[in-house]
Amino acid sequence: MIELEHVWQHYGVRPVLKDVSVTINPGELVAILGPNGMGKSTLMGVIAGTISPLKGTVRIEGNRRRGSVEEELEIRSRVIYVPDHPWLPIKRTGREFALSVARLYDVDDERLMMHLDKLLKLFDLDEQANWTIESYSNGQKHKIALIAALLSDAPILLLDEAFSGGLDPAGIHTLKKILRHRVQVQGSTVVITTPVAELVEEVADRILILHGGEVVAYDSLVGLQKLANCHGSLNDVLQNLTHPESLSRLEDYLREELKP
Ligand SMILES: Nc1ncnc2c1ncn2[C@@H]1O[C@H](COP(=O)(O)OP(=O)(O)OP(=O)(O)O)[C@@H](O)[C@H]1O
Repeated sequence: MIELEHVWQHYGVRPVLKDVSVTINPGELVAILGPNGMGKSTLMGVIAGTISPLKGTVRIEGNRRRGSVEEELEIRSRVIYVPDHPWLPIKRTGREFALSVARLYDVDDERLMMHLDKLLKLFDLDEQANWTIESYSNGQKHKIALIAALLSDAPILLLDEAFSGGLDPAGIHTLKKILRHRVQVQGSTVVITTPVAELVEEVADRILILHGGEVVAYDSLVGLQKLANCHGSLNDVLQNLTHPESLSRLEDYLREELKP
């Protein structure tokens, strides 16, 4: 279980997270959704321990994030985090990088080799696996970071902008399927962020809508539809909850500014 209690974060004097308290259950896929600049990556960084919140606490499986050395080590053995722009060792090959990450998680070598080859094929990166990462495209870099995370077998995955970074539709489809399977069959806990509702509508158990650094809503799609009194797509629900005025503003603009 991931528990955040009264988390505040400021950049300078500007509050970016305001009193965020949420619980993410084991075996749940939670999507943090919200428009650009609303604090999604900051919230993920706080959960991942790369950002120390100004106030409040984060606990993962009972251990306090950035608490004692023992607690932090315990958390790190169970959690893997892929930031939106992960650092990659560009002079190493994709295969070397993925293996070195997964070895930190004590995965058996035999399983590692077999699993890596399968993941490389699934993400259509088998041909490039032995090339240095500097020769990869943006999407291929994103793929190798995801492959390393999946290879670790860590039971808690934190994936910032999981479906962005140039990931192609086949890669998005593969990742969605693998994440759902990890949650449903293996009981993994997955937290992803995205500003694009369509990308998480069908995979998330619960969606946390962040706006202006505050949790506007946190529920299943059905629960959010009830809350927003809107039975459309998750994107419609998101618009209703965060920018109810934006649709009429767009209509006005099209009518007034783009006349035939
Ligand atoms: N290091 C920083 N210093 C100052 N301000 C920052 C810093 N990082 C983020 N911010 C600001 O904090 C706010 C939240 O940023 P964050 O990256 O968490 O948003 P986000 O919801 O992930 O956005 P996006 O969807 O565009 O990735 C933004 O207004 C951003 O300008």
